[in-house]
Amino acid sequence: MIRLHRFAKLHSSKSATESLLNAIVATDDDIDGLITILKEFMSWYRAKDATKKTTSYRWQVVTAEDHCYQQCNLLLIQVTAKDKMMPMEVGVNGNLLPMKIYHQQTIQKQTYNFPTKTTNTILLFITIMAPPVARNASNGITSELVKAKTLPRRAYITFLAGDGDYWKGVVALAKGLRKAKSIYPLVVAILPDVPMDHRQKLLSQGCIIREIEPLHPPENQTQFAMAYYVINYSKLRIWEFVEYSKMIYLDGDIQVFDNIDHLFDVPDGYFYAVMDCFCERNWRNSPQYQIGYCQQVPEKVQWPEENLGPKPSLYFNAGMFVFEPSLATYYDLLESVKTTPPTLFAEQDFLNMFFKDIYKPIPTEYNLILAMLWRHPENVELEKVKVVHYCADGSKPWRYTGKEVNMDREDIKMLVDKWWEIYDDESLDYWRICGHSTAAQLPAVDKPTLVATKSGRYVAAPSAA
Ligand SMILES: O=c1ccn([C@@H]2O[C@H](COP(=O)(O)OP(=O)(O)O[C@H]3O[C@H](CO)[C@H](O)[C@H](O)[C@H]3O)[C@@H](O)[C@H]2O)c(=O)[nH]1
Ligand SMILES: O[C@H]1[C@H](O)[C@@H](O)[C@H](O)[C@@H](O)[C@H]1O
Repeated sequence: MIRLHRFAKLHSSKSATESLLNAIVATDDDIDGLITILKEFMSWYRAKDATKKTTSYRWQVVTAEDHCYQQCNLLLIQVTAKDKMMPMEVGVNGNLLPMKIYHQQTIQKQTYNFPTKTTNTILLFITIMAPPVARNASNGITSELVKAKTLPRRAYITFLAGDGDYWKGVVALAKGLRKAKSIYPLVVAILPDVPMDHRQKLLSQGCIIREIEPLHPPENQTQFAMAYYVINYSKLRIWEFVEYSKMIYLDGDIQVFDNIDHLFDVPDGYFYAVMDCFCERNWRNSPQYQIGYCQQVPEKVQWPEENLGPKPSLYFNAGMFVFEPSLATYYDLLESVKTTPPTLFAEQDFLNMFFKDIYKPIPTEYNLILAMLWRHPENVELEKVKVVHYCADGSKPWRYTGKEVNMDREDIKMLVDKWWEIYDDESLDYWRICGHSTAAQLPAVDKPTLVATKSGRYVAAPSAA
């Protein structure tokens, strides 16, 4: 059983409340150690906080075994005043070294600048240093993970909703990132309706699972079905993942064929994504489609300003983007979405509107929308493509039949085969790579289903036999 280690000592005497925690990790123990520290910390903070009105706090601790977090370098402890509606959690993120090999390591203190809207929220960041034994490890994976720890807090992120088959896309994505030797973890933001066995498949591929609350449409906005709204707009919650400084979002129907870690190095302060194409029939209700205008070839049909007003801003496909989580942006997004009528391309339209002033296009090779292959072949260099988005009708590899329009093309078949090669490649299975301990701790598909108890822990359901 994985256990968090005891935090035996607390030095929380810094004058700035932002400089929060400096603790020593002692030997094997359990989560109670962490709870004690939190309690101590909260009484200290309450004393300091006497001038403010935020006198009552609560916290929730998610243990490593509850979430099957095998490896971590960062604990995020978010403690919030009771009168705030924000969820509180202790999350564990970052793929580093198995927690069980930590002992007597100092915990690094980090600071956090509170956005003005969250003055009642305290974020405690505790980074656990990699132990020397791991630094010397000859195992390639371990050393890559150690390297990751020394880098800024970055992660890929995808989104999963429902009990359908999209989990296959996420499994393939996790394996694709591994094949491309990415050094950053894949976080999966999931809605509560994702079944336990799908979650387990993701965990066994080394994904970090973060459950998010569904985002419901405001009562006066009923143009679109509830499910459509929730599936698309809930994605906005990823801006809340402020324990990461930069993230790359990838839809579950995307595959990464080449390393794109360098995209984390793009300058901060912008929203990076690939420009969309307006030539497919699902754009038929747009003026762009109706006049034959596409930003991929803006010179072909001039935008008629006299009839349609100023040329629209560049429009990106929201299946892949580079962004910086921020609570200030998160609250702005939530406020603004309340008054924005839902549209056909849902959160993609909304994000385009919201980020239009800081949008920076990146090359097509970072998100090849398949329609580009037949609409704008002159803009595609297939051998350079690093990321493929299987978003054309009938192109999801795990449902591919080849019968739909454009799907019997050789280039499409080749890309679908490449996806399957990764999905089927057992050598990329995280639980195999990590050896016995991970495999044993993660329930295999053919093992009894795990049942959540009230305490949030999981026990094996009794077998019917
Ligand atoms: O039942 C579902 C449906 C969707 N998704 C997630 O939502 C993503 C977007 O859905 P689709 O892949 O079905 O949609 P498209 O490929 O058409 O995606 C495009 O259109 C969407 C909205 O229509 C979003 O804007 C998305 O970012 C954009 O790339 C999926 O990849 C997946 O990650 C699920 O988890 N379960
Ligand atoms: O922006 C859209 C949208 O994301 C669609 O779902 C996709 O199929 C289209 O090709 C794309 O242009």
